Amino acid sequence: MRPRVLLLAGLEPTGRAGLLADVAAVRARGGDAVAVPTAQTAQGTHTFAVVPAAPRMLTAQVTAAREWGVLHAVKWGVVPGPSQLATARAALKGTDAWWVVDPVVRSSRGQVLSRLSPRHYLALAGPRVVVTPNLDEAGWLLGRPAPGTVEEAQEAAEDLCRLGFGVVLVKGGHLPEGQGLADVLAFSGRMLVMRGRRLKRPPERRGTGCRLASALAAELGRGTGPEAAVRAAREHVTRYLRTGRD
Ligand SMILES: Cc1ncc(COP(=O)(O)O)c(N)n1
Repeated sequence: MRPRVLLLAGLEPTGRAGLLADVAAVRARGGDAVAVPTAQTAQGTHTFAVVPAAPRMLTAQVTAAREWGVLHAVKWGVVPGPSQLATARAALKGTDAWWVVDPVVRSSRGQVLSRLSPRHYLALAGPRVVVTPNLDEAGWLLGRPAPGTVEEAQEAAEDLCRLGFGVVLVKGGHLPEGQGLADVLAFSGRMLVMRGRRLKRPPERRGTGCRLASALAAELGRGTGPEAAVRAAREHVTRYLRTGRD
């Protein structure tokens, strides 16, 4: 079965991150991608700009996507502001697709991509909603300092489940040296620590969070359970970091 995945994300023209990276990951996982830009961005070495999508166009594109067939999963990447969030959400009313929410508000270089606040993300929580924060984002969502240990990452994952997310993946790629690298997955009362090795990467290999969430959406959309879906998505990102290809 080919999962049909709606990608709501910012367009970054090189495809290193954002919507084009999402499309590449979904296709590589054997899914059909429907790409709806929530914003246009420019992210050069000296140039940075974000222009939010017109809500009217967002509604039309999501509605048109639904007219062509069932959506099995929706991946939320950069959402520049509350009006894009509310519009996309309204246009998705009545779907029972998995949602994978990557609460990305800044680029890895620190540039601001979104004006959403934690409460906007917490309002998206639901039993078929996965949230995939990195450590900083997990702290930000919960209004406390970023977890600095695997135990704190587990506490954060538990707290995000308590706030209503069906599946929580706290990405520990930035745990301090000595803590090793570990992602924490919590769902249905279970807690898994998935360890890994830190990989050196060339600076242009960005968009790992985008790819992880999109590959995860494709797997969940296909009907894979959360644990196997997360493992497949992590393998996808590892391969991308090693080879630069999806
Ligand atoms: C449109 C868009 N979406 C996501 C990211 C995050 O990716 P990264 O963490 O690699 O900067 C980005 N920079 N731009």
